[in-house]
Amino acid sequence: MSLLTIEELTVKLNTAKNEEKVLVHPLSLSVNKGEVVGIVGESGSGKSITMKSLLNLLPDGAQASYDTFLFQGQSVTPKDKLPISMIFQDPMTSLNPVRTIGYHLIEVIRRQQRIPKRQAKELAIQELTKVGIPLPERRMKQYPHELSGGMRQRVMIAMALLAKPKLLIADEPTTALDVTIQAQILTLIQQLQKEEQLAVLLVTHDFGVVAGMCDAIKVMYQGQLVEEGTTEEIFYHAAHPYTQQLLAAAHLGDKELVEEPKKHQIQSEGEWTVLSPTHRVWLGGSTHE
Ligand SMILES: Nc1ncnc2c1ncn2[C@@H]1O[C@H](COP(=O)(O)OP(=O)(O)OP(=O)(O)O)[C@@H](O)[C@H]1O
Repeated sequence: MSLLTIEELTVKLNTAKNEEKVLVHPLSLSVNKGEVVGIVGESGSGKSITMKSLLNLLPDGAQASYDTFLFQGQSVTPKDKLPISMIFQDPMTSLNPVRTIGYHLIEVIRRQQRIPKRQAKELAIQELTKVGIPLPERRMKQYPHELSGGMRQRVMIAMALLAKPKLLIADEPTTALDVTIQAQILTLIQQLQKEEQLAVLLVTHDFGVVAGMCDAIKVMYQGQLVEEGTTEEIFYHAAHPYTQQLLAAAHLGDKELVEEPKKHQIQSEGEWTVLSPTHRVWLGGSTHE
């Protein structure tokens, strides 16, 4: 059953010059309970803006509109507080530098449930243990800058889970981390996703990240969803030239050697070509280098 469905989502931005810019062209998105969906595309393709519009977190001047927005079958209004948690590329932007790790965690717990501080502290320590943070009692007293990037991201994951989400949006959760730490964080997200039967929207510019983890993949390019399918369909039968180029780049071990993808001009009006019930590609635009 679909956990979240949004149809014909469009995001527009009113610029300082009072011009209207379309950041996200009409797209539809659906995530099932316990499903992991990868949202892939280069920087600026509209991945984050699409995710933020689900949480009503758009920047000033940007506005989302849609035909249908359902969560667990119920129609969503902009005021609804949905059980969705989001983690970002840089945990420092979400952590208050003058507050301890313990303060952050206890805040989230006490927003969820009215329990004494002492009990909240115990829950926080348990959660830190669950996300693989050693010496959790000590970490509780530390400040964000005293932790490594990987440990800070683990804290963010702990905070996200304490809010008891049904859907976790992970926006480039490993991009700022060293390669070995990246793998550890992805493994942790995967393990927690299985344990909690969480749905996950995993946003990344890197096909390597989604390979082992996602059930389905959606590819975004210049504010449009250009291809979607099961992970197998996208990896073995990518039909859109942009998807093919992203895949080719991901297969090269040395990212320094990867050429800039050739630009494909894509018109905003067009038809989806249906390759299978799950695999759809938009090939309506003319292509040039
Ligand atoms: N705060 C903002 N104000 C104005 N425009 C914005 C803002 N944030 C993003 N945009 C614009 O929206 C478009 C999509 O950006 P978005 O951040 O969603 O891309 P992305 O695919 O997530 O890339 P990245 O991984 O670099 O964030 C871009 O053209 C970007 O310039």
